[in-house]
Amino acid sequence: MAAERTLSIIKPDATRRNLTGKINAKFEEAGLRIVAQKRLQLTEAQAGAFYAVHKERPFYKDLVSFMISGPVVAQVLEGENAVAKNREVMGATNPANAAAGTIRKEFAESIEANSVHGSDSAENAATEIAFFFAGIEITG
Ligand SMILES: Nc1ncnc2c1ncn2[C@@H]1O[C@H](COP(=O)(O)OP(=O)(O)OP(=O)(O)O)[C@@H](O)[C@H]1O
Repeated sequence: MAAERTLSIIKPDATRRNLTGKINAKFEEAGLRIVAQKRLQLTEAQAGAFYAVHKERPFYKDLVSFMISGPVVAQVLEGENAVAKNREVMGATNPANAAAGTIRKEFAESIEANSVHGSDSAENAATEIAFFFAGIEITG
């Protein structure tokens, strides 16, 4: 299978605790290559737009507030089966259910402040990558 790309976000709970390097090491150890990366402060409108699919969920407002509570690191990860591999490395949404060795098991604070986001399909990955990056910013 050709290399696939996925969109990852290191969330504010993790940037606040200086965990960017440790989380990136997990990706690289799993064979995912960080082919683009930038640290930014999302606005409320940007975070709301990114999570628009969750608009009707009860946690939407809190999630948007959390995502703008500090800087995030948006990144493009590349590798074989990158979408699935990244979700495996991330672990379950709720850290209480995450497998040993996963990012969320080791670092997440709660179901909301769970340290990372990862696209859930190749199709959504393409949309989410385009949300953060221009093609010229991605270097395999
Ligand atoms: N019950 C909840 N209470 C509070 N926040 C939640 C809850 N469920 C999900 N979230 C937050 O919303 C994000 C998106 O939820 P979703 O169900 O799509 O989880 P996911 O697919 O594991 O995570 P992500 O989309 O971030 O990769 C979660 O990562 C988490 O930060």
